[in-house]
Amino acid sequence: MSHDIHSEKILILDFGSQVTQLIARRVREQSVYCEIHPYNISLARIKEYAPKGIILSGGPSSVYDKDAPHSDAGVFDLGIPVLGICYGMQLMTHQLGGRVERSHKREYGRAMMDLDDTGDLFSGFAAKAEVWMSHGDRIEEMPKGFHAIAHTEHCPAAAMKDEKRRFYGVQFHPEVVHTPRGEEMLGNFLFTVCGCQPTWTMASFIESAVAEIRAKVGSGKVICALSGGVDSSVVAVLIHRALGDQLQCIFVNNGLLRKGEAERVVNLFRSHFRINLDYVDAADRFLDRLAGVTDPEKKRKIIGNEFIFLFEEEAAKLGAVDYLAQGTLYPDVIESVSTKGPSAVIKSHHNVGGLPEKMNLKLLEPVRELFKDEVRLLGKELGMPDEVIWRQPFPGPGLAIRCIGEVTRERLDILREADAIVLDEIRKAGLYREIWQSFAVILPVRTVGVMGDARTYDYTVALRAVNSTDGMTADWVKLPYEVLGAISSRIINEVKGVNRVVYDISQKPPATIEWE
Ligand SMILES: Nc1ncnc2c1ncn2[C@@H]1O[C@H](COP(=O)(O)OP(=O)(O)OP(=O)(O)O)[C@@H](O)[C@H]1O
Ligand SMILES: O=c1[nH]c(=O)c2[nH+]cn([C@@H]3O[C@H](COP(=O)(O)O)[C@@H](O)[C@H]3O)c2[nH]1
Ligand SMILES: NC(=O)CC[C@H](N)C(=O)O
Ligand SMILES: [Mg+2]
Repeated sequence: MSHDIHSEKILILDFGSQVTQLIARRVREQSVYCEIHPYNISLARIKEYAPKGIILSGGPSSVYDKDAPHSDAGVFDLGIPVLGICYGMQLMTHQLGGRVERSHKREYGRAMMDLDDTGDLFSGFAAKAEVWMSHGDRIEEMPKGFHAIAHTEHCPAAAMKDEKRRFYGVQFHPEVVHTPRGEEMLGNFLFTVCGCQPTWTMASFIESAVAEIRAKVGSGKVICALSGGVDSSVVAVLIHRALGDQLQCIFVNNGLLRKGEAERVVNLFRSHFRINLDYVDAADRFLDRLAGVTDPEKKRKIIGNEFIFLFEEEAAKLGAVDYLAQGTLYPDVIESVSTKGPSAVIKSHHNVGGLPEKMNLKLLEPVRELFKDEVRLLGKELGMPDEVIWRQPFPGPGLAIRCIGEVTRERLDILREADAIVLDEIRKAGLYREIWQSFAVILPVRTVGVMGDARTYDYTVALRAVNSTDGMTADWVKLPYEVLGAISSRIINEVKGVNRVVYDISQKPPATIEWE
């Protein structure tokens, strides 16, 4: 999807750096739109994009390696400013006739840099700047037309420029927070060198997205699978703004939702936003099919398939539908340049993304250019309440994968009550937003306890609270003992059927966030 407002954009060519996404973040934070593309994007495509500037990311390779990734050298003939970061700077050097070699003094981490030229890129800077380095190669000879604009003890060309051609290279990483004024440096590149205007805001995004959705859908009908989570909720409200009653949302109660969740979602979308919402109470269907199943993958498959059946049925009832709306985000669509090879299936994540092939619907993905926190900003701009925007992620298979062993109505009820207490206490402690996910898990283990002088033989509940930036890796949260204590005693006292609470202190990897 390309919005008019994106007429001014920066292209980032990715050479496989761990932090390429951060370059995009730092650019967008300054209200300039940018996109990440693989390093081998064709020159023709680049020309179509007509970027105001190009940034070459870092990467793990060395330019002199046999299979080192190279961009089309035509990038340097477009008359467009180029900023090379680390590997990007080395590649620029290599491709423009300079020399890069393995350095005997590698630099990793914090370094003090002396600035030799405080023009353009370093405008507003003093004579020294703290930067973050991560390289083992260095520029031995700059290409013709370049001169060094900064150096460190071990790196004579820590930054260089050819201001005539508007080519810049930095050996350090301005995109990471450990380079304190890195964002300002990137800003100098964007505004002073490339001449960008800071016009890309959420308000402008809404305006152009609405126009585009209208143009695309015309008088057609759109359905949206709504989970009540951040992504699908924001997408629904955005599309509703564009199309009003042409949008039909479908929200499924699969019997695996948290306490009060169904009422909250129905109420918010029907009463508050006045969005057409088809509420499908399919709890019995899901739970009947899950009866007797204990294998995690089987549970996931059953739930995923049931979702697809249901959506097909509901869509058939609605008659002609042209589009299926989805909350696909930018991290899902960035083509990664690393060749990962076939990877092991750890869990089959259920996503209604499996639908379109089966249903023959065109896709409408209006936030596919945004990062999660930008989607939150968008939600705010659309007037959505904080409780939706800041909701912790909740998996599609819901409580089924937190109910270890067989999923029964009785055990789900226990889990729902325990989970509500966890969230309540986490909120009271003011920790809800800063924790990625916090929840309860019910184990198929019963242990002996004593309550009121009588013997109990009840279930164990495990608490899980993790921090993560993308769900790929996670660390357990060092919850204060008082919070853990309050949760534990409330669950044991208030939830019948539980007499023991334990805290999960494992990291991902090797554990995962959910237990199944
Ligand atoms: N109970 C449900 N009813 C209808 N659609 C659902 C339901 N659960 C999940 N979905 C669909 O599956 C998609 C994937 O879920 P996912 O959890 O990844 O995203 P989300 O719920 O929108 O946001 P978040 O990541 O914040 O939970 C949802 O966007 C939604 O379209
Ligand atoms: O939409 C989803 N459908 C799923 O099937 C699913 N399984 C796990 N999750 C969420 O993904 C993140 C990583 O979870 P794991 O470490 O358990 O794999 C965590 O945020 C999990 O909550 C899911 N989300
Ligand atoms: N972070 C990077 O881009 C590293 C580039 C190159 N491999 C070096 O070590 O110098
Ligand atoms: Mg969700």
